[in-house]
Amino acid sequence: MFQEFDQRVPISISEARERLCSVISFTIPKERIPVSRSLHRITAEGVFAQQATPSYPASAMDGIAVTSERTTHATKATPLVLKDEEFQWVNTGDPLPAGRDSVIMVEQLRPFEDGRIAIDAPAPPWKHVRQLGEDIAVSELILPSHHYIRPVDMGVLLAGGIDTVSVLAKPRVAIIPTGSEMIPPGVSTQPGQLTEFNSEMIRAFLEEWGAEGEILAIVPDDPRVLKRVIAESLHSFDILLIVGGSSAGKRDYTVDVLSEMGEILAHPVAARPGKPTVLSQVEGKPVIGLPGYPVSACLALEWFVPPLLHTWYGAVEKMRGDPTLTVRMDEKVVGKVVGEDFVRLGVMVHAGEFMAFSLGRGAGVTQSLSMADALLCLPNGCYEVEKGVEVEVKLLRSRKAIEQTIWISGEDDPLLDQWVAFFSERNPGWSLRKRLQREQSRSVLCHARIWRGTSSDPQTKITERIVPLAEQEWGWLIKESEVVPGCKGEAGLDFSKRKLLIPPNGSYLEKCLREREGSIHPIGWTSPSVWKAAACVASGIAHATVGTRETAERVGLRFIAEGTCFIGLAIHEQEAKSVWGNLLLASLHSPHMKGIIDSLAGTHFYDPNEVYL
Ligand SMILES: Nc1nc2c(c(=O)[nH]1)N[C@H]1C(S)=C(S)[C@@H](COP(=O)(O)OP(=O)(O)OC[C@H]3O[C@@H](n4cnc5c(N)ncnc54)[C@H](O)[C@@H]3O)O[C@H]1N2
Ligand code: MOO
Repeated sequence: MFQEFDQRVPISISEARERLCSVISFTIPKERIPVSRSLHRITAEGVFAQQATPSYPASAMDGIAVTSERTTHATKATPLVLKDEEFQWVNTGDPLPAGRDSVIMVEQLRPFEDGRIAIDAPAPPWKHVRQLGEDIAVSELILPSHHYIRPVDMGVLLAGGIDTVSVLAKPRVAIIPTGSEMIPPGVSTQPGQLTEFNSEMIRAFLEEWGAEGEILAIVPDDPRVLKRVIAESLHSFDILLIVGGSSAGKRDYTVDVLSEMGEILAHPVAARPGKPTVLSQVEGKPVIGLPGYPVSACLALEWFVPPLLHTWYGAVEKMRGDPTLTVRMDEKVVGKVVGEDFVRLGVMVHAGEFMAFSLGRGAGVTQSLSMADALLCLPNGCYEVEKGVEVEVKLLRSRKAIEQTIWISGEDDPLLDQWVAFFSERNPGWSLRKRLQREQSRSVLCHARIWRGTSSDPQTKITERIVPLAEQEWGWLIKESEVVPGCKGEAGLDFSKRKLLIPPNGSYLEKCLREREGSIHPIGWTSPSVWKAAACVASGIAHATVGTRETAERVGLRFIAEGTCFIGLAIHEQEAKSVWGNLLLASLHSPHMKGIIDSLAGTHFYDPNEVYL
């Protein structure tokens, strides 16, 4: 046996790893677990919010709630004295009382001794008010598939009304110690006996890496027993680790047993310590023979088990340590507080550079932290960072995860959320994210954008290619109780009295509305997200908005059709050929995506082969 062993040509670690990973393909079960137990697990599917946060318009400051219209004429020279019935005291988080649409901070009030209050500036509509769904709106995607769950993500899940989450099951790993001289820890040793401590060390490594190790009973130096234990373990474990017996001694049986039961992929390995490591597959499952010496066992474990777990979890990157990254700001940010101001940033790779932008500054927006790639600390004072300046930021996601993120801008839509959820399921390790903005004037640096219009008026730049996605019905989203009885279609809406929440400036649907003279009565703020706009209508803050039939159905609103529009993906011709461009287009062209599109109300798949400029 010694002769045979010696004749084998050692295989490099990287080649051995490649051989192992190329023959193994796991079937990964999902399991549903409480969010409270989900730390460091990986989502098995996209998670959609079941409740809004906040679920009512809430005061964002301590002060008084007023009706903005009443305060229009207040100035320093002519302060406005508010009567008792014209305001209510509110604390941060309180629901906004009926009829009020603005909050004035207590620091800005001038109280009289008799209890009356004066103000010397108007209160703009919705100032210091957290809108319904400001953080999370019902039905929006809050975590994509294959997302590594961190503490902030658990907060987002619970805030979105989710208390159980579907995650990828942990791989079950059998740890099989061998050697007749081994005795379990805690039992005193006699001469010739050794404490079996490798297994516990291996189990702890596995736990750190997200796998579940189970230490089996010590197998004596008997090939028949080893064979039986391996055969039994294959039924209930995904990966098998045999500890010891990997080399050429008279009582080392691992290689012989494994070559009888399956296929040896590598043995020995061109490394020291760790040379006698055995890599094999038995019934399609990876079985690794680790050398018995503890240092060799640990090193071999680190070379070969994490790549297997990587395959299992779909290349999801976890963050280790506290690294920093130099990024270039894509927009100006201004410090808002006295003290250090932590700005949550999205980071995008553009022309080989890391470009960063703010993801929202509200302290109540849990999603701004869960979605953040990095944190920029603005030092004490009203310090600002100009657009184009380089800054050092603390990373919250790995550099690789950032490099494998594709950002999409344009018009929000349920279709987009479904696609985002599906994309990371199909391409583990990659993610697709929305960059929607309240103010369209700000630059939107993105890899691609969702484009809406009619199929006959593509208004894109000549270098962009439009990949058709779907044709959709669009129209009014309105509360059932608001429809004028007996009237059908648009006649059912009495525009003269309505406060409308309009979609973002410059959006196609808004353009359609603007063409109807006098139709729009904005309520004072616009929403970057279709979900948040629809949620405001559902709650009665606005009377109507525009959107698609699917949005109306998701949020429980009446839909009054206006016409059809076309939704597609605009991508630069050159970028369509890049690695990420290919992934993006391949996911759109998949039969699964067609199924998703056709399942949405009022939405029809558009033949993606019909590409035009
Ligand atoms: N003639 C040759 N002998 C050896 C070779 C060789 O090429 N030719 N290779 C050496 C190398 S390198 C290593 S590494 C060891 C590994 O051998 P095995 O995997 O067969 O390990 P064992 O012989 O079973 O055990 C070796 C040694 O390790 C300790 N041990 C084993 N299991 C445990 C455990 N579960 N917990 C704690 N400690 C453990 C123990 O001290 C054993 O005596 O082989 C060389 N020999
Ligand atoms: O290669 Mo061994 O594993 O020297 O220690």
